[in-house]
Amino acid sequence: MPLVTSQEMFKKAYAGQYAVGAFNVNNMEIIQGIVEAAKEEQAPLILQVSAGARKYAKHIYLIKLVEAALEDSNLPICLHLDHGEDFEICKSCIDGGFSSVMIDGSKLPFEENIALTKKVVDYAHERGVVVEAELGRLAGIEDAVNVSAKDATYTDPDQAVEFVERTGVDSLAIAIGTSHGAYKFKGECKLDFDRLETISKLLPNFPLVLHGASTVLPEFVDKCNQFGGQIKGAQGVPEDMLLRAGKMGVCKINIDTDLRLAMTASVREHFANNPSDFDPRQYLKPAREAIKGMVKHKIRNVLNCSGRL
Ligand SMILES: O=C(CO)COP(=O)(O)O
Ligand SMILES: O=C[C@H](O)COP(=O)(O)O
Ligand SMILES: [Zn+2]
Ligand SMILES: [Zn+2]
Repeated sequence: MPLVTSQEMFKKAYAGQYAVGAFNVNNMEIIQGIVEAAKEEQAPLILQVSAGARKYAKHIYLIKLVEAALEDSNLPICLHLDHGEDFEICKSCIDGGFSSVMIDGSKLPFEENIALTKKVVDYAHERGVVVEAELGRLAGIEDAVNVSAKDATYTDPDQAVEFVERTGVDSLAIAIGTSHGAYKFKGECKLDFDRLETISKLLPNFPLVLHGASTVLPEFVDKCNQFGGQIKGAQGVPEDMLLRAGKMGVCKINIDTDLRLAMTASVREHFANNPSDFDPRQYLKPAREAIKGMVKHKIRNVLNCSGRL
């Protein structure tokens, strides 16, 4: 099975009022856990690679691992660059075999974000690759930069329409209150669903993307802390809100933090109970299973995309 773009996935997701999961990958065990879950659930799947992941694992290793996953699973998979910050990294991923890239010009002034996005769209579309862009700015940690809540800005609905028209972008990440990382909210999670509804009405049949959408599942945070971790005050986006977003034009939901927490909770528990183990396979096997179980849960109960291949 060759790589696919997200175009058909989003069309079906939009019509079916569900979302496709975009999971961040950094190594073999993470890829295997996610892909096994999607295979068992017969779910559409986006694997995404950040600049940090490329630096950690190298482009070639990640591409080859995803090629292996395609062959082994026979699933249609979209391989996406997450938060590409300039034209060069997008070009490098387009030339290097990705089927989708994100150009994240959200920190630029509106006109500069449009110009940069348009340049990537022109290059990508000529080569059959799709593009996600971002308008508005999320709070939280992204590429080791911590965007404070006061620097975050919600997406302006009218600007979103102009941005999509002028760039020809295939999907748009919007800011409605979600944030990257494990510490998303001090108090209660509040998302601006009115804003989402307005944007979605102004852009009918257009796929929206939600970043910073991990739930920061308490079972994993508690397990980390029970077995020696110090993850205090972590909080994510409640699952019912994500399900609601999936019915309102959000076709792609990004999940990284929940993968990290599931893996770390499993490894911590393993070492606490098996202090004499030192073979990586002994602790990475249950960690891979933990990722698989968590992704299956997301597919069924949060994304609502089980059986939607
Ligand atoms: O948006 C993300 C990747 O682009 C991940 O968000 P989380 O930190 O909520 O998992
Ligand atoms: O949005 C950010 C993703 O969670 C990727 O994080 P990273 O840059 O640490 O790989
Ligand atoms: Zn961003
Ligand atoms: Zn993101």
